[in-house]
Parts: sequence; C-alpha cells; structure tokens
Amino acid sequence: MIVTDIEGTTSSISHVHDVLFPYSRARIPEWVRRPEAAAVVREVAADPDEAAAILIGWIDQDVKATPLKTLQGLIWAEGYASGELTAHVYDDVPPVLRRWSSDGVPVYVYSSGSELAQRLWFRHTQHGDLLGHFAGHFDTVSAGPKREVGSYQAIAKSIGADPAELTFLSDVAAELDAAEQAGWHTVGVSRPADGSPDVGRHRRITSFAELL
Ligand SMILES: CSCCC(=O)C(=O)COP(=O)(O)O
Ligand SMILES: [Mg+2]
Repeated sequence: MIVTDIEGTTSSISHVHDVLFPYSRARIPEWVRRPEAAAVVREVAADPDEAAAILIGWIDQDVKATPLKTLQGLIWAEGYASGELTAHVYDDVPPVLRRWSSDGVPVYVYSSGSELAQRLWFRHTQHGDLLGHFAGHFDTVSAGPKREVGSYQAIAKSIGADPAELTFLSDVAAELDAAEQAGWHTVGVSRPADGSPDVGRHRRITSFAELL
C-alpha cells in the first residue's frame, strides 16, 4: 500500500507557493468575516482582523497550522469551482496512479493540506480528475503532524495495515524519518524542479516513473 505526500512529491512546490498561497492570502481579510469560517477563525483569535493578520503571517512563513489549512481548503474550493484554479500534478504521476489502480494497489494521501483541499486538488488537475485513484485521505486533523511517529502509527491503524505493508512517499526527510520509525518503508522524492531536496538516507527517486 502506498501513502503519498502532495507538495514536492506528486506536485510542484512552486505551484503551491506561487499560485495557491497568494490566492488564499488575498481573500483571507474578507473570509474571516464569513459565517462558514467563524468556527475556524475563532480557533485563531477572537477578533477577525487579528485572526486575519495571524493567518497571513502563517502563510508567509509556510506554517502548516491546522486552522489555516482548514480555511485554505474552503477558500480554494471557490477557486476550483469558478475555474480560476487548476492543481498541478507532475506528468510522471498519472501513469503510475493508473498502473497502481489496475494492479489493485491501494493509494492514500497524507498531506498537511486539509482532506477537503486534497480531494479538490486531485479532482481538478491539469490531467483531469485523478481523485478516483485514491482509497482515502489523511491530514493533520485525522492523523496528526507529519513529522511525528504517532501520526504514521495512527494512519496504519486506521487503514488496518501492518506498518511493513506501507510505503510513504515524501520530499521531506523529517517526514520520512518519522514514517520509518513507525516501521514503514520510505521513498524520498527529490524533484529537480523543486530544487532536488535532500531526502537523507532514504531511497531517492526524481520521478514516479522509477516506481514502475
Ligand atoms: C492539497 S494541499 C495544498 C498544499 C498545502 O497547503 C500544503 O500544506 C501541502 O503540504 P504537504 O504536506 O503536501 O507537503
Ligand atoms: Mg511535501
């Protein structure tokens, strides 16, 4: 069974930072006053303007804070619905997803982006709707932070899998270390277009094509 990260793994970091983050950043001052955002905004601060300043600060520092990720999912939903946003997925990913689907290999997503944001992402890619290739989704609400061993233990329990049956794909060495400590297999995805990040001593690939 496969569990994959999104940003830097299936998809480019620059798309997240140059397209998605500015889209949500520009809309936060208006969104913090919307009734559908009230619960998540209250988790940040009692005053909406104060909450907006904190949320924007988190975007600028790329803090993977759960209330920010929840709110971004809601904001991006409008962008996908209007056609303003299309998610990026590297060209080498869809053929591998199709192969795993035809071989009956279950594939899950584990990202700091909310489960809503993940579903929207794979439903609206430049390759079309890829969501059907995934068996399930995990985020920091359902599993916990990505650098903690307990998050990978929680995912294995939720899937009902032995840790040794699971392989985690990520561009971040600290995430791979945590998965490995939970007894998972790991593959470091070091994409040249994302600056070839150092994935430590984990098996290193530069394209999903190497997984076929
Ligand atoms: C669909 S998630 C959008 C990107 C995002 O907000 C994010 O934090 C991605 O983090 P990842 O854990 O996928 O590296
Ligand atoms: Mg990543």
